[in-house]
Amino acid sequence: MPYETELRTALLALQRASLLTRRVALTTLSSVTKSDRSPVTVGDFGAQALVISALRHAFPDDAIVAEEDAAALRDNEALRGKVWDYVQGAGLSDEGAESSIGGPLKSERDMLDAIDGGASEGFASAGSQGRRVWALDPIDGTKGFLRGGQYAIALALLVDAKPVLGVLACPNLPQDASAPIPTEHAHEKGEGEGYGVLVSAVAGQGTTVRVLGSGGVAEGKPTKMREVGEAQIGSAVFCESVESGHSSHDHHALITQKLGVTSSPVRMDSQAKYASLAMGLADVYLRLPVSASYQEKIWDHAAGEIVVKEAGGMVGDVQGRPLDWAQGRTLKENKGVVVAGKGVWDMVISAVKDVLAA
Ligand SMILES: Nc1ncnc2c1ncn2[C@@H]1O[C@H](COP(=O)(O)OS(=O)(=O)O)[C@@H](OP(=O)(O)O)[C@H]1O
Ligand SMILES: [Mg+2]
Ligand SMILES: [Mg+2]
Ligand SMILES: [Mg+2]
Repeated sequence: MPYETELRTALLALQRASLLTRRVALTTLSSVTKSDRSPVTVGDFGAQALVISALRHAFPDDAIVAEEDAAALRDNEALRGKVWDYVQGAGLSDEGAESSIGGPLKSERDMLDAIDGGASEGFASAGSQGRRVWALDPIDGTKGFLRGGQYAIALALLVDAKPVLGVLACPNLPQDASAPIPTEHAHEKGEGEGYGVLVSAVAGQGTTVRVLGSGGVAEGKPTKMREVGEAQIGSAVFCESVESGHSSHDHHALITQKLGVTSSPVRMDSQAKYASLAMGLADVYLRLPVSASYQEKIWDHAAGEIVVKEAGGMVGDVQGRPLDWAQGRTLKENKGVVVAGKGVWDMVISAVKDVLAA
């Protein structure tokens, strides 16, 4: 199967990183504020180090683009030591699996180098034939992580500037699709209590859900989005960001009102929203821009896009145009993101356009 080794590596790398984030989530969390005033935690740094070291071990020639860098750790010995403790403590219980992703990191220096391994420049169109770039968000929804809500570790492989493989580790999503989705204080629930999924997709191979465990790759089950037609839009489940600073709740409300949607949207942090759609827990994800200048980051959507598309869904911007992955670290040619099933796509996009035009 195409991308078999890539998929296996990505699943194991994310499973290992989630051991770290789950452990961090059990502590009293604090964060450091970045220059854009957004938070970053020891969980983000540690997860980035673990995933990048696995990717470099398996695919030394691939480029990697990731959200964080190690500058704050190089200047802060206490913070660096804390991250290093967690990184050393995170190893898969299956020895063969652990060694296939390179085994434990050897030193604090290797950890910092791994974190800074996510600084690859973009991968613009010309000459990108066959160019492979991994896009990593070590914790997507850091604000959700801090609140004990949903978060995801998100990893995608882009080839010729198109996502061809994506994995989302969602430690706080229910394994049983009929269980309610916890949106707050979910981290008190751990592995073995029915929470934690790995949702993955490879182009042309569909979307798969696995239990997020601590050893080797678990058996997967295929998953599809729910099929919702225009006549059922009123009962569709919409989801949106928790943070009104990340997407416009006001615009979303006007859109759902226009479509006659009866229930309130589910507010959930991170790409767990894409995973929820792919698992048939929700039907539409709206992310309407709050600011005219914000450019969506590729690591916030690449894994989500392929996971939803392979589950039968559509992903585009507020104009209904496909996301343009050839612009480097951001989606600067697109504004906002809309995700929906094929049966309601045209209807949703037309409502989005009407609301934005008004
Ligand atoms: N202004 C603005 N507009 C849109 N998006 C923004 C904005 N500012 C930040 N971000 C990005 O939002 C990512 C988290 O998105 P979520 O959907 O999880 O939002 S929320 O956590 O529910 O608030 C978040 O990802 P993480 O930093 O990985 O958490 C940011 O990349
Ligand atoms: Mg993110
Ligand atoms: Mg992040
Ligand atoms: Mg962030």
